[in-house]
Amino acid sequence: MKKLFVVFLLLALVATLGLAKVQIQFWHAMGGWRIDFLAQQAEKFNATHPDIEVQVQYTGSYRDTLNKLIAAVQAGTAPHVVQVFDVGTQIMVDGGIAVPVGDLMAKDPTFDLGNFLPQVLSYYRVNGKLYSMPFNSSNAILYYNKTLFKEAGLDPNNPPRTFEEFKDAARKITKYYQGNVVGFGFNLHSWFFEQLMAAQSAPMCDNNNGRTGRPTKALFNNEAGLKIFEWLNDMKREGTMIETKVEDWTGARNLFISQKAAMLLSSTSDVALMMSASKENGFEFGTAFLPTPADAPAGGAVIGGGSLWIIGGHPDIETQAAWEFVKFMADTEQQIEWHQATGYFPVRKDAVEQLLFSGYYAQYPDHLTALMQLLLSEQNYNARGAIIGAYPEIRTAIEQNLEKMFGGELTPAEALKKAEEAATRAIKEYNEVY
Ligand SMILES: O=P(O)(O)OC[C@H](O)CO
Repeated sequence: MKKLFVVFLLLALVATLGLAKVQIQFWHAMGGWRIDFLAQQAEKFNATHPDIEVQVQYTGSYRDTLNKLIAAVQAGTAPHVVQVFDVGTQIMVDGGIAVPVGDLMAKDPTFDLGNFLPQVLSYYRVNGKLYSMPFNSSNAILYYNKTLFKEAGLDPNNPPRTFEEFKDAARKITKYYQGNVVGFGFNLHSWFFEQLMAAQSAPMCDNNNGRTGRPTKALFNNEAGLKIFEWLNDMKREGTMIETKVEDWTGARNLFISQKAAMLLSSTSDVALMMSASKENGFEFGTAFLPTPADAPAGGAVIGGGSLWIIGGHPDIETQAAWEFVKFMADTEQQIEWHQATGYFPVRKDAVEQLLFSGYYAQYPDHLTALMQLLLSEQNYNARGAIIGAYPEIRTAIEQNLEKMFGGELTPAEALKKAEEAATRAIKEYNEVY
């Protein structure tokens, strides 16, 4: 507390005397038009915090940003705040390079964690500690083209809920448009496999998804995993689905926006973009929860997106300024603006409450889909999501084997088995280091 007071005094002194501002580097992975949006948010922070100057840098994809961070830490040039994706959480904790935000919160009487959504906190808590500030939270939802549905004789207000209904809808669309439009555009990214596993309440690894002990092996070669691989493979073979190249988010969005595919699984963070793109392209779209096999047990939506990490090794005055910045980004006003501009749902209860009572969701119901999917989730380790240090490598293993399955080299059962074996190897290799 005493130390905090001294830092505050120093910040005030710097401001009063007009001394050099405390400069903070913020790295993020939000491409496209979101680069400008985050730059504006930082400007807003700078204007209201005259003693601090946040310098924002877009550092590429989530994977690129994490790799650049690791290189910068090794070179002694690490930024103060960095956005790290969901599955980078354990590696960040193990790397020991961050100042846990839980420690900073404990010293800051102005901060109330009780305002945050418990599901979001639960994802980011590792061994009972909160290491990073929730910021951009998402889950995967179904986007479907209501206009194409209607023309093809499908009910635009009754999107498919099960894998079986989904396959049927994909068939009808593809047939109706004689292949000029396919039913489903699949973004070949492991995240969708992970989300579809949680939706069936199935795990990704042992030790309760790594939540009660460090994982020792992958556990997704099971009935739920096979149903996903078979579902995708069936649509591929029937010609009712086209997939993108690995992790080609833009390509996947474009399949939907250009009306080449009538359905897409994507992040809720695309809702705002889809709203404007559908208008420009003259179609109406809807959103829905992720489909699941008809006989699957009830599951839940895992928190996706990213969070803000404060990197250690900087002078206290800079760490304190970084804390002020991450607090600002997670504050009610910013969270509402961020939600409306993107589709990431707010990480705070008071932001949700304000939006609800202002009538926002009555006007923009697609902004509510992911939030409802989250709030209606089962509360268990599988829905909470796996925490695995080797997650980026596991994603690669899943994506590469899906690719081989689509190419006809492997059956769904073979692809899934190989993916799980590679994932277990990655977990074991990681455990040898940490
Ligand atoms: O596209 P985002 O930001 O919702 O993130 C999706 C995944 O969670 C990335 O790991």
